[in-house]
Amino acid sequence: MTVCVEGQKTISECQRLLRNAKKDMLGIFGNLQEEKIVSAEEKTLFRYYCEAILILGHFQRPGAVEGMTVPGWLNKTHLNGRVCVGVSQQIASFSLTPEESAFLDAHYLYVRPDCVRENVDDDGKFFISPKGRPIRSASNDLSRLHAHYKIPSVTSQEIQRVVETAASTAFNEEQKAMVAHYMAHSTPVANTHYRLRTAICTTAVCASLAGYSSEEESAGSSKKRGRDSSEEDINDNKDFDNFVEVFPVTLTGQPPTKNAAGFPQDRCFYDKWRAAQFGKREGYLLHPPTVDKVGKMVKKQGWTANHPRPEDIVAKWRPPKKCHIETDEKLMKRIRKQKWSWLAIKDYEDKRGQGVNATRAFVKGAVICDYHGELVTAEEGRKILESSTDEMGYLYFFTSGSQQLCINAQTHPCRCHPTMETMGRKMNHSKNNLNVKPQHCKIKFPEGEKDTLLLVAARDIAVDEELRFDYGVNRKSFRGEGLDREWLDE
Ligand SMILES: C[S@@+](CC[C@H](N)C(=O)[O-])C[C@H]1O[C@@H](n2cnc3c(N)ncnc32)[C@H](O)[C@@H]1O
Repeated sequence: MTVCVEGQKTISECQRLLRNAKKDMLGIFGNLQEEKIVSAEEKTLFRYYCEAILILGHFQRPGAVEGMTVPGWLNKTHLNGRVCVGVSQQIASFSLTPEESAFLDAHYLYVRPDCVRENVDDDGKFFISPKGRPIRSASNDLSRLHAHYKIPSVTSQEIQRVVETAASTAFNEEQKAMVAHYMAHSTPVANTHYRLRTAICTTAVCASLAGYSSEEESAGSSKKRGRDSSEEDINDNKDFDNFVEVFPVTLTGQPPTKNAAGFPQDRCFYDKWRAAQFGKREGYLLHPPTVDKVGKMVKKQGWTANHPRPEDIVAKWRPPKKCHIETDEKLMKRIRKQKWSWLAIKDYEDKRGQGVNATRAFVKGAVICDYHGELVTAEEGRKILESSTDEMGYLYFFTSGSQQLCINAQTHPCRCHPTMETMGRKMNHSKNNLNVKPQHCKIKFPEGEKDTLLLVAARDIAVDEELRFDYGVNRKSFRGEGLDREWLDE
């Protein structure tokens, strides 16, 4: 069904970007899946495209795109061949086709983890910039993607207006209400919509207005088009930070050309970009200590120019500074705030209930979070256990020197973080398939030393793995009461 109003674009016209970019995006998608090299710029474009799917394909407000979280993504539901995703803070939800869902999943698994930065708070947001911060403006990202494909910009307001017009002309009252729900125009309406998960049938109604999946315009590739005439569109702000957000500096990438970059007046960004890449390459090579090894690394990368000499790398190499966990202020800050933005709670919808997933990769030994709770003696812990009707789930017993201690994470929310869930207590158990292990240490907080139980990676951990550690108990630990807890043997 195509609805035309004179002087106004059709939905299909508004969605031209999705069709035009699709072929390129499928190429990037394939390379991501096969773990081939994908440049940082391609990854950024892929992120823009995922955002565009939501704005142009699902008529979402930019705020809903910016507000989407990793837990929201992990807890998506599958219904009638659709994937339903909620954005609770923005009170929006949308229902994706399997293909759209696969695109967003590729973003989550392969693009987002590269952006996660150790000391930058991403607030658990699904879309983050290469600097690790939540994206600032989905509208700007959309117009950047339009500029990249040399297509006149279409804003979220514009497509929403077009959809409303189309719906008012072609739909009955019930269908119109469904569309209003889908686009979440008012908080109460959106709230009901979110709770009732009506997104699925509404998507079908909206899809009847127009579908961008048609291949008619998707044959064009951006590579041939270049961007010479989009210089003014792409960015007037000659700020190097903005520049590297669009053209992230990578080990393997080529510097953007003056024209392609859309910064026409001088070459200072080009020079800065090359200097930043040189620094990155230097950092990459600084690990190994022999000229021979460095030479081989350079060769393996295929670098023929703009790389440091192996001899200089060897001269510069210093052993890495030993990090002392006990005095690590950043770690103390995280423990205090219970801010572990690389973790997300997921509902597995099986006997495990909820658990914790890694939203980025960890190397063996990396600190993942602490097991947060009240520190008590093991004796006190046992009394709490005996008086509790709960399962043993939230008490962890350990030894510190000659002392038998226990972290009691039974009380939720804890007194010090009354408005949030803490991560350690939500991790599930595994004896045979664990990837996390508890590590006791005494952290030297300014207010005094504190016995702390850190949860560290027991092996290298991949993005989206469920995190599990050995609770250190077995079925006999409960004077026979735990004999039916088969999961303790897993
Ligand atoms: C510390 S809590 C973990 C978080 C819990 N799953 C939740 O939803 O809040 C421990 C409880 O989780 C469940 N659990 C933990 N590991 C499990 C596993 N491997 N299989 C099944 N259930 C598990 C048990 O009910 C246990 O008492």
